Amino acid sequence: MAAGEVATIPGSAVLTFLLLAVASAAYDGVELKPVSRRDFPKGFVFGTASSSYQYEGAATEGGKGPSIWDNFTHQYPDKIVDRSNGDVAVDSYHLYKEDVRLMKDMGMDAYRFSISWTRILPDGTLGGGVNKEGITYYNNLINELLSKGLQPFVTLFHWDSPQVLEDKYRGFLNPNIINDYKDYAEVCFREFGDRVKHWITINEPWSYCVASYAMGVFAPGRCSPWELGKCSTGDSGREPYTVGHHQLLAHAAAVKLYKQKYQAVQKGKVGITLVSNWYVPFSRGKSDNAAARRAIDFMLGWFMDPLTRGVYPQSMRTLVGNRLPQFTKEQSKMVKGSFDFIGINYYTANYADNLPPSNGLNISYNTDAQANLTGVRNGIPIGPQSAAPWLYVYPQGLRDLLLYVKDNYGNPTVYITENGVAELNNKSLTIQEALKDYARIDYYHKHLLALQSAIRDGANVKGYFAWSLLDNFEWASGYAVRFGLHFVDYRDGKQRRRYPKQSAHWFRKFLKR
Ligand SMILES: N=C(Cc1ccccc1)N[C@@H]1O[C@H](CO[C@@H]2OC[C@@H](O)[C@H](O)[C@H]2O)[C@@H](O)[C@H](O)[C@H]1O
Repeated sequence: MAAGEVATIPGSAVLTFLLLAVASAAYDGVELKPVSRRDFPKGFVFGTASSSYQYEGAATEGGKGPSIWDNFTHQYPDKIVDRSNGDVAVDSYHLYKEDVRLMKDMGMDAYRFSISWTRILPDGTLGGGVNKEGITYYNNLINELLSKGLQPFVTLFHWDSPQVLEDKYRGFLNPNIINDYKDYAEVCFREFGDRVKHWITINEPWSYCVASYAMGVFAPGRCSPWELGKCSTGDSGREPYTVGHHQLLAHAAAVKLYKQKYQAVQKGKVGITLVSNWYVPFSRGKSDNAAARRAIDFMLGWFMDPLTRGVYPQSMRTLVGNRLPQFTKEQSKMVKGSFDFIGINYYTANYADNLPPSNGLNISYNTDAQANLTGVRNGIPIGPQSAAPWLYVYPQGLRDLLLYVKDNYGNPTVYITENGVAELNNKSLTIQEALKDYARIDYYHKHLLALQSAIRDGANVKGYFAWSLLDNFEWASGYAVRFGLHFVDYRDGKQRRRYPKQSAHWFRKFLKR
């Protein structure tokens, strides 16, 4: 079998069908209502999602410049649980045609991937020159997708900021990034916009602000000294809000440019992807209900309120005070309504209970909401805990979150741009054993039923993307957790060979027209 060729599971389709039928129904003994693509509206888009730093590899190939994740993983290897990095990742820079074949084999309609800013502009700025090899790579990927009947959904920024801009002016901490990001977005609109009809400006500003500037566990790894990341520099009480403000302004500048200069001709749509947990009050008490509301304000409302009302949530303005930047009238107008759709990434839910105001000493985003967030109540988890310790399986939270968005934000067009669950990278398993990911089948079956229920109750959802097509580089977790519908063999000499897990076969059945 040639390197990179996909190994298929021997045995008859009937056997596979029977295995899946038994597996999905019997996983936790709960008989699930069958579900398939036919239970969703006509034209509903199903896809898988990925990102440049987590998939491409070729970190110093093809003219690419260094991103803050290239720098972070090499400068602080101890911040990655297995001291790994994305130098090779799952080598999609070379194996993208295999990847497209895998999506096609499942019957997917679309593929969400991100463009590496520094593969297009190696030093982050237009003045530094456009990298033709980067343009060529993404043209090849887009053309391969279209030739196989798959729609490209393209994320412009999935956390891999240019290291040169970090060194020059501290990246998203500086308003200079707004113009540089707009210039980068324009190169992408111009070069790819004739074929790309769904643009996502930024992936999860919440994660970038909180994991990178409040907890300091993601690149560039800034935080107050007492925070998880034990950072040498940063301010967890101010920098997350400054970065979030600049991300909203950069997003709005790119949307304004697209709508003014490209949308009429290219006829595409532009949006942003936000991540949010669902929050269940710890008790029925009024204070815990309020805590749950504050928790969703500080995760989803932080960005959804400016995007729909032009102002930050009242709870944030009250509790963060002058540490929260303010929009000028002009900026507020530019941000409000700056989207054709909203991407929602949903993974899990937490309980929220009220906390008294903090001691006023260690000021941090992490305590500003005065809400204690936990996956366990009186020793009972909100749902089964996955290999990713923060991820408890709570499918109802997807329905509740979508109806919350519908009722509180004017029922915008939504795509679920990520949803998925991890298992540990257990090296003692054979590959055949590692492919039996029945917990993932159960997760997807239950979340798709929850999604169907929310749509039936009026949520305006147009598509759904599973995280992720392949096992990949999972940021601070490195390769220690696996989210893929396909297993990737990371062992030396195995050339990142892909193998469909049982969940890939389940999706093939689910997607049959
Ligand atoms: N990872 C998040 C949100 C998040 C941020 C900080 C801490 C926990 C969770 N969002 C999406 O989840 C996906 C799964 O997240 C992983 O979950 C397990 C963590 O240990 C790991 O670090 C994270 O990448 C990422 O691969 C996507 O790139 C990202 O868009």
